Amino acid sequence: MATSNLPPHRASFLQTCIEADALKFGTFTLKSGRISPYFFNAGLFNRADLVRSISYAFAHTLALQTPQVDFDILFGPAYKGIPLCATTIDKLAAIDPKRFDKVSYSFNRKEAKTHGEGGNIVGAPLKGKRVVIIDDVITAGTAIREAIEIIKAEGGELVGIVVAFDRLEKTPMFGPDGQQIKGDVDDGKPRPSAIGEVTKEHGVPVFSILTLDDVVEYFKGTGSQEDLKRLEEYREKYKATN
Ligand SMILES: O=P(O)(O)OC[C@H]1O[C@H](OP(=O)(O)OP(=O)(O)O)[C@H](O)[C@@H]1O
Ligand SMILES: O=C(O)c1cc(=O)[nH]c(=O)[nH]1
Repeated sequence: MATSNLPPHRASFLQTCIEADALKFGTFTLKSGRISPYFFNAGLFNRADLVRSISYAFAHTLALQTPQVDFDILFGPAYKGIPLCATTIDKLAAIDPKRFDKVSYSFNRKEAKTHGEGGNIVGAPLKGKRVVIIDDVITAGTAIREAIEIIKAEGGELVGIVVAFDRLEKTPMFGPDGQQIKGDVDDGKPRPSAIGEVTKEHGVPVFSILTLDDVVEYFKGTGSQEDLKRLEEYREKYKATN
């Protein structure tokens, strides 16, 4: 099986994605408006053993790939980033308590709360803190950009980003008014990847546990040829130049 080419923590995460049925074939409208023949649903990591597996994969990715990045807070954008930040800090502390025991989590509310403590941040205040964003998927990069804006507005310093799944897609098109053009539209012009642009613009490392290429390799051995064909056509349409 094609997971054997991956390092152990990534191979076992891919196995868990299959077991959780988190990778689906069909027809899905994405946040960007792109119509995709597949979907990664991190909401299905909802059982104790599956939570353990995804948080372990994140923690390993962070602990192994960011020895040079020190951070105070894992920020998980609502909604799917919320359980990810809360569960991953616990796994990080188990891997290296000296380095990670005092790491906090924080996430945003999609709608600001006007009673009680109020505001739209839950968890550790971001002001003056070094922050890593943790999210499930990056497609066109909109969610990550929104998270970066929140962190900046709260006075935090972005030092890194980690996602479970990089769809390896190009950035969206923008109209003359500077607004993102949403929908299943593309001018066919080459554009860089969402991850590449964020790295370049913000000068921070972006890590992913799995990419679309890993999944294609896996499904080449096991999936339906029709699903694979649609997936490869979509990959060709939205693939990034880097
Ligand atoms: O790179 P992008 O084009 O922004 O797409 C990826 C984002 O889209 C989804 O968030 P969404 O806000 O749709 O959903 P959620 O509330 O389920 O987290 C997903 O969880 C990613 O955060
Ligand atoms: O782009 C998205 O909206 C998106 C893609 C995907 O595979 N999974 C997800 O939760 N959102």
